[in-house]
Amino acid sequence: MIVNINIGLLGHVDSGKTTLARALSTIASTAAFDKNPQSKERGITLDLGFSAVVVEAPSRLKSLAPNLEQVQFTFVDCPGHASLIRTIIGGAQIIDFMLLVIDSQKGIQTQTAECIVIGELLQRKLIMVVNKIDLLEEATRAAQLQKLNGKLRKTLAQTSFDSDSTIFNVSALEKINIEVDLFYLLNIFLISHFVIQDLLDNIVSQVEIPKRNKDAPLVMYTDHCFSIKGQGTICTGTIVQGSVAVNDLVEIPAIKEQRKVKSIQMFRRPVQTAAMGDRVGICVPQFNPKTMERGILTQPGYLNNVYAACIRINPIRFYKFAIRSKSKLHITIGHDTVMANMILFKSVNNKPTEEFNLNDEYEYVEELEPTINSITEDCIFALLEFQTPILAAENATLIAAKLDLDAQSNCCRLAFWGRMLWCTHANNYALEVLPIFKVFKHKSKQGFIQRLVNEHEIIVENLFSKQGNREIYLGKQVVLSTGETGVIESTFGQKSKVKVTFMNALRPETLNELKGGRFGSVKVLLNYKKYIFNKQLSLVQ
Ligand SMILES: Nc1nc2c(ncn2[C@@H]2O[C@H](COP(=O)(O)OP(=O)(O)OP(=O)(O)O)[C@@H](O)[C@H]2O)c(=O)[nH]1
Repeated sequence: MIVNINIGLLGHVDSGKTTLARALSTIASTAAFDKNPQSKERGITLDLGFSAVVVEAPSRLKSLAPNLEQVQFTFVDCPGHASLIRTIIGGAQIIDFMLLVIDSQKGIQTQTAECIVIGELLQRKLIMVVNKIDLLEEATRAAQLQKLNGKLRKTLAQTSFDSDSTIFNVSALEKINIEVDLFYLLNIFLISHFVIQDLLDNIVSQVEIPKRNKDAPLVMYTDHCFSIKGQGTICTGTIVQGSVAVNDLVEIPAIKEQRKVKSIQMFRRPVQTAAMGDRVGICVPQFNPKTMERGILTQPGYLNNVYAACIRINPIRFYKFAIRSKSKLHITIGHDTVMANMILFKSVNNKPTEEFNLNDEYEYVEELEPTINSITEDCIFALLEFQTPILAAENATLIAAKLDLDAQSNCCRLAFWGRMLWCTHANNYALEVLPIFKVFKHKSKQGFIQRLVNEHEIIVENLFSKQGNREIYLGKQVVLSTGETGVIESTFGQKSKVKVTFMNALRPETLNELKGGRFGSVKVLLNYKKYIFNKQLSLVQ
């Protein structure tokens, strides 16, 4: 048996991810090592690159899975350029283990921090790879590396990663950390292979057999799509859930069509079946590949277009800006990114976290202060209304970001993440009847006592404006600044006066003030709920 483990290479632009992937791999896929012509031209990785190496399964893993013979590491080379963060997020969601590549001369850079956040929120294990150590002055190299490693440990300590995570110093191009003699004798390719061999051993010693949910409905994130004359359309990608076999019927939601699987390949080897975690190329009868450069293949009928979703917010502490209700953010699910309008709210009576019920009333939250260096314990939810529907499975993870921030501004653009707790989707067969969803804001109005009628009754003025419907306030509670609670019984007159009655007689001190004509010293407060959101969530925008 062979098990596939996806290793993501993430890091700031030019830190050496592609060089490292090349050095680690013996098998290249159709999309490896910056094959994209634009990539070659610009010298940066524009798309995800896939390559692999197969190693003997370590005894540690064999003891867990006795018929395990080999482990295939599929390296997912993510782009580093800031403008390609969507591709990075999409790529990160298919990885099991993360190599965070850091340029030894530059240390932690903006996209390094963003990649840490992505790895953290997807709860991946990590090795930090300090690359290009050949560029450090030989005389001071050890000291510099010690200093940088110390800094990286400090950064790790502020994250949810294990602060003992391995930090590995390499040069993907030069001999460093390899026996000197070998370097002089062997050519660059062999040397880089040796350098990497150490790192590879290290990866082998740390990986776990990923938990795969092979029985769930198929979801495959496709990253490339092309046609081969006479054969069909090939979709390459990673199965993130379930499994697929030759002759299975799969759906291409982007074109709302179904196709029978003609053949499956894994790194050019034909296979009959593939399952969660595998990187595959699936050949189906012809469709226009341009309609789905990047997308999803699923079990027919499984995924739906989601129009609105509710999540519990997990704020990202590097994000320096306030997160505001009624603002827009970019939401990424899988490889797709759309804009969404957002309303923030929280439970009225501190309910346990993660629990969300459409039938409950929630309190509006205007904004969430930046949580830099502290993780909020509050349970804040967000209702996200997508500007264009997005395909998503139930409880999908989504990432909210402010992608229109200048990529050069050195700010983390990732704002928060969460799992979908609830969503509206257009099911082809039935339309759900949704309850009216209510989010309110506490408001208060202040009025003045105009007259004391008796110890159970007062007349209040200026509580309301002259216009407007006052009837809705009948029966509502008011509180005096002296503490007594009464009820609005009627409203009357040109000046919008109201009669307030008290079940218990007013306190002697209050009566003294009022009888002495000191009306101004007692304030009347009306606390009420204003509904910010009070509607049935529609399926069609
Ligand atoms: N001296 C030295 N140069 C390196 C090393 N690793 C990579 N480079 C060089 O750094 C430059 C960028 O390397 P890439 O591997 O393309 O970097 P990348 O992180 O994949 O780049 P993006 O995907 O565009 O972010 C290239 O010129 C490499 O030859 C190294 O260990 N030592």
